[in-house]
Amino acid sequence: MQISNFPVLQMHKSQTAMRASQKDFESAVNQMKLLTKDPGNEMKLKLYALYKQATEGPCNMPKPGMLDLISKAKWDAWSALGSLPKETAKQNYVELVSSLSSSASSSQGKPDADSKQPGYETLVVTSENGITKIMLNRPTKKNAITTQMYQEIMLALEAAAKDDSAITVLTGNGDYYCSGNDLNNFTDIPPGGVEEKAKNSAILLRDFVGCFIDFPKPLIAVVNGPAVGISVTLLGLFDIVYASDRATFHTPFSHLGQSPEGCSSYMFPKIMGSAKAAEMLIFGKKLTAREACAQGLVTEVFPDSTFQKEVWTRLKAYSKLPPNAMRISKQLIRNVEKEKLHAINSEESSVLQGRWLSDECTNAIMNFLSRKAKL
Ligand SMILES: CCCCCCCCCCC/C=C/C(=O)SCCNC(=O)CCNC(=O)[C@H](O)C(C)(C)COP(=O)(O)OP(=O)(O)OC[C@H]1O[C@@H](n2cnc3c(N)ncnc32)[C@H](O)[C@@H]1OP(=O)(O)O
Repeated sequence: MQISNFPVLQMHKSQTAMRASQKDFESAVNQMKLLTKDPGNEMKLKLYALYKQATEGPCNMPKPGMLDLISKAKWDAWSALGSLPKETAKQNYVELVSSLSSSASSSQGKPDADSKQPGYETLVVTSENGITKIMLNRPTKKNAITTQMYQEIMLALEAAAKDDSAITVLTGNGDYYCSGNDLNNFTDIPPGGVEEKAKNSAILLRDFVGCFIDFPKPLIAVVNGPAVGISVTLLGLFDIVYASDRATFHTPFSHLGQSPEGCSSYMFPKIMGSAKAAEMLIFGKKLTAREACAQGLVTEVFPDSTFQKEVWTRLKAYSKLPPNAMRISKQLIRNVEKEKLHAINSEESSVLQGRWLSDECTNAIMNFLSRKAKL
């Protein structure tokens, strides 16, 4: 495919995605009214936001005051959808209602049927034995993170922070842990143009990383395979990182005309020293799991053949420790730096906002999407 014939930054996802008809949307709205089981507050907020986005477009309400908690939660959920096109919001709403209805009918008469939490399309979230597991679930795309997935991860973390589990785990389904930001996120350009997209994406990124900075319980990464981009940089905000010996750690930001995020510009030099951090963050050096462990980014490496068994045995034992003690210890370790981390997160997000508008970044994304170049 010719790059000149490939107007990446003008392409609109809703032109290619399967569309939900107005009839599908209306019938999903009616289906919601018939739902007998309360889907929970997180889900209701998500549905509310998608409904408003689908019917009215981007959030147009003035921001409610801090004390108006319910209106503020609704406003936050709607605004987080940024400039998501109405058609995509409609489609997402229809799919979400359909997943709710099917999980309601499949669990009828089986109260303890499944620990899998409903309502996530890009994740599998389970909660059992004191462990909430958030599994990235786009294995055919190497678990690349779409805009929807950023939002679902935030919702899953918010729910995990409040549930009765002792620890929370992030992992990937399939052979990859995660291939980082889904580069197709660059093609979904709203009518307001690429500047508006970059601005909303910087807000999304800041809020997304903010959830990791603020997460109150022990947070563990189970890195089941290669990790790229933001899935690597975030590791500095986890409390434990267990990796399979098949995992690699790659942050090709310069190759992509971009710059580090996830507080890695501060956490990586702190963890591994500035020279080793520079090799990764400026020059895109890919580390093996053992190298990442030697640098302090990974806590422990396990042979791939026994990885899942060894890690989950260990985590089950940790999850039986007194949860309040673990939470308080984590807060003692992390709280001193929280304010600083939020400031670094804001700065990194704002620098990236500028990078996304640069020719260096545009050309790199076009190369990937047109398959003319692979990292
Ligand atoms: C205007 C601005 C809007 C921006 C919005 C951004 C919001 C926040 C951004 C936060 C900043 C984050 C930065 C990063 O994470 S940078 C890192 C980005 N990731 C990459 O550069 C990796 C790209 N992928 C690859 O290099 C290879 O796919 C990989 C080495 C991961 C695997 O190679 P392999 O040959 O084994 O497999 P395939 O390439 O065939 O992959 C299988 C299918 O998966 C698709 N894929 C994989 N990774 C991605 C990805 N990151 N984005 C989109 N798609 C991905 C790949 O295309 C294949 O799909 P098909 O089978 O359909 O061809």
